[in-house]
Amino acid sequence: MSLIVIYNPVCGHGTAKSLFEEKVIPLIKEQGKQIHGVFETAHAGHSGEIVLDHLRSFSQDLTIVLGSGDGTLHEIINAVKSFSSSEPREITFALVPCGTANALYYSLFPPTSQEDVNDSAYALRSLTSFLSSNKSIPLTFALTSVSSADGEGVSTETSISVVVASTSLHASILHDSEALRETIPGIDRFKIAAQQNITRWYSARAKLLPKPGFSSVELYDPNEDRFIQLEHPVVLEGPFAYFLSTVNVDRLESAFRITPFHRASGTVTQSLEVVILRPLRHPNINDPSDQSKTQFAATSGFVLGGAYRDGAHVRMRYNEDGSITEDGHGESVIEYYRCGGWEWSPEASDPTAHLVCLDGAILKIPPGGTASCNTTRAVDGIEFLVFT
Ligand SMILES: Nc1ncnc2c1ncn2[C@@H]1O[C@H](COP(=O)(O)OP(=O)(O)OP(=O)(O)O)[C@@H](O)[C@H]1O
Repeated sequence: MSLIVIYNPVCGHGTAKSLFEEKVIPLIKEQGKQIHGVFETAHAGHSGEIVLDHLRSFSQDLTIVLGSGDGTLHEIINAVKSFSSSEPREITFALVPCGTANALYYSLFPPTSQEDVNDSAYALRSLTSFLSSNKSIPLTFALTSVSSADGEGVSTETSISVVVASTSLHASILHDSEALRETIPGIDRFKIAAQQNITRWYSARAKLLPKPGFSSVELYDPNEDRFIQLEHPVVLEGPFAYFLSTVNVDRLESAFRITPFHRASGTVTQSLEVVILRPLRHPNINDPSDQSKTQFAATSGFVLGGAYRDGAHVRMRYNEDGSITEDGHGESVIEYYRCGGWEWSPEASDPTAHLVCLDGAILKIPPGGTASCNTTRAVDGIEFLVFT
């Protein structure tokens, strides 16, 4: 096994360099581990180049102590997809959260309070696991392709997500928030981009596919507080306000538990958790007028705000007058599915429905095309794990 250290000096609030020089590297050395290289990323895409170089030069399994957010991890996994491994091997990450959102780290080590997050020992839990118990779990990936069927044949672009694959509001937020990164480096840029897009609806059709080895898709029933099996194919007509799927995580920020059942499903099952909000399920909204969109924006804001209350949005149901309750027996506001994949076909007339967000990276579906997302474990013969 070889061991390398990579940190991104510009991610989050730019604290990775001092944390690594003062704490992380001394701690690894104290434990007598031999480090085969310490790398500070110098530009976007650099982390992937470092890992590819290492894979080409050494044939053993690899441990990477990674100081970054989810975006750098995404970059490494996507670089490895262009590497053809001659034999199966493993890459295991010890994560040190230095990014803005750190969705994977906060999901693996759910903080009990903000003090927890600010405690320097909290950031070293994955590293400590590597140095002491060596306990790890495999990562599942969402493999998403956007393709167009044009006269010349089908052209396809593919990306691998470690955390999230989304369309609709979340994809619009990530698309717009990138322009705000320099002026607002913290998570507030996501809130501002959310306000810019909250009244938008997205015209598309979505199809949900079963998990590998299963014949049905599961839907959470808040009245019974359990998932039920849907035997027929699940095809959902738009418009959509929100369409987001996760792998490996129950949250996108430390307190934003958008897919709160992820942990309950365990780490062994290879599945996507999908959260959907469709405005025309609202009892008093029947058309896509501007007035309806403004009215529903208040519902979207309230419902998604429930994710900050320990995932309360999944329990929300409509009363007959359109008000929302967390008890009762009305229609669920959110549709929460557990499945193996999805297909998203946007209407040609709606350009924003063509955006797909994959761990923050944005792909655009070509006109007339679709996005298809499926789960996978290995990437070109390489399995990925994380110390927990
Ligand atoms: N030296 C560098 N200069 C500019 N960009 C860099 C440099 N090193 C890495 N990057 C880029 O920084 C981007 C953001 O990094 P990362 O995702 O790790 O942090 P974040 O966006 O702050 O956190 P999160 O993804 O958790 O929200 C990565 O996509 C990476 O390509």
